[in-house]
Amino acid sequence: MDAIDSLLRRADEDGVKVFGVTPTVLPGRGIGMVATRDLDKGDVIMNIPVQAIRSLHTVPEDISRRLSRDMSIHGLLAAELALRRGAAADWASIAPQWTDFEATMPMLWPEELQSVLPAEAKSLLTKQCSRFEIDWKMFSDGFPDQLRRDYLYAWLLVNTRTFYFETPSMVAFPWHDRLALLPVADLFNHADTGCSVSFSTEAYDITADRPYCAGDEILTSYGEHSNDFLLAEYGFVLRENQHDKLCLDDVILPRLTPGQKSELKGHGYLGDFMLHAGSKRSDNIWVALRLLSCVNADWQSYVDGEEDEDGTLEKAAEQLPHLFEEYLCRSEETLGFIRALQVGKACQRNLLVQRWEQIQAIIRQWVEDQASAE
Ligand SMILES: C[S@@+](CC[C@H](N)C(=O)[O-])C[C@H]1O[C@@H](n2cnc3c(N)ncnc32)[C@H](O)[C@@H]1O
Repeated sequence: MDAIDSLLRRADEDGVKVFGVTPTVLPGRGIGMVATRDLDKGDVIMNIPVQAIRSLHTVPEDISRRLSRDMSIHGLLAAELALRRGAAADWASIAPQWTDFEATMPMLWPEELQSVLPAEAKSLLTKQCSRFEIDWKMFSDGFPDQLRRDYLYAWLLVNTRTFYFETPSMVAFPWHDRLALLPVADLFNHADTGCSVSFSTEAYDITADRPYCAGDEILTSYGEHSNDFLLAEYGFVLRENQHDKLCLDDVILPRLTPGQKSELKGHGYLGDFMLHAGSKRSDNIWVALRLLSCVNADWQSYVDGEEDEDGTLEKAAEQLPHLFEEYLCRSEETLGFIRALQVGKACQRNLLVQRWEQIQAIIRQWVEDQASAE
């Protein structure tokens, strides 16, 4: 494909080195990186020098000068992309288009579909939308003639394609906003484990995590993300995901009294009631379940994850089967509701159905594991 060839040529001129892999169109996942020869574990497959990275430090002065000093790095990178699409024409021609984002990114779905996202994805979407509105306000103040849709498209490109990057001046930004665009490296798709990505002050290196055969797709890991996170932030879910989690907010929050909610909130434990194989006793979910099942709240022992005299940890665990049962019922109702809906696109509804079916499978697995542990 011409655009890929010229993207690679241009990246090469910027010093990007690619060894034994090449971008390839893959059905259902856009472009991905595929091995062109057998690779050994430890082989460096890509090296991206700092001068090729698009970051806070490379946003042109004539753009940043018209924007608020408080603008996020995400917002600044999106501003450059929106205003300078022509400057990266090869990249723009192979990047996902608006219709791709419409199909996959919940941020662009009809409200009715957004309202039936699982709790974690919904809460991430709310945060994402408010971050976007702040950036859009600053962008439109600086560039009043620009269209919201063009900026949103650029913002979603940044959302789905950036890498964590840190320089001394970027430390002033929240960690989730320390972002940079890495040419060609942004064509790797994600798996729950993948090639390692390391960066130093000079370069990023991507290194094979195991042997690969010519023709294999080479994946990196964007992080230890649940499928709700991947859905909200990247517009897909993995079939197999060792980092997947069950968010029980929908069934725990309604059980809490206003007083218990403010108690939890005051201590930073309200919401994000996540259950997963690595859950710790001091995680929000266990603190909330202990509060629900005990008479006197001894916060420190909860927070430390310790068992107390009343055996509240045990009592807290006894609530799980009821929560699972209720969540299964609710998910069944939600699935029925989504299947009957006519709004939005079939691919959007299918993605929702896929995610809810995964949630049901996780619950059933927990129930099975608990039964076999007894
Ligand atoms: C950094 S880009 C990767 C390159 C992208 N496939 C492309 O065509 O430009 C991230 C996007 O790729 C897609 N993606 C990444 N990993 C995927 C996977 N395992 N399954 C399906 N889509 C994936 C999602 O659309 C995601 O938002």
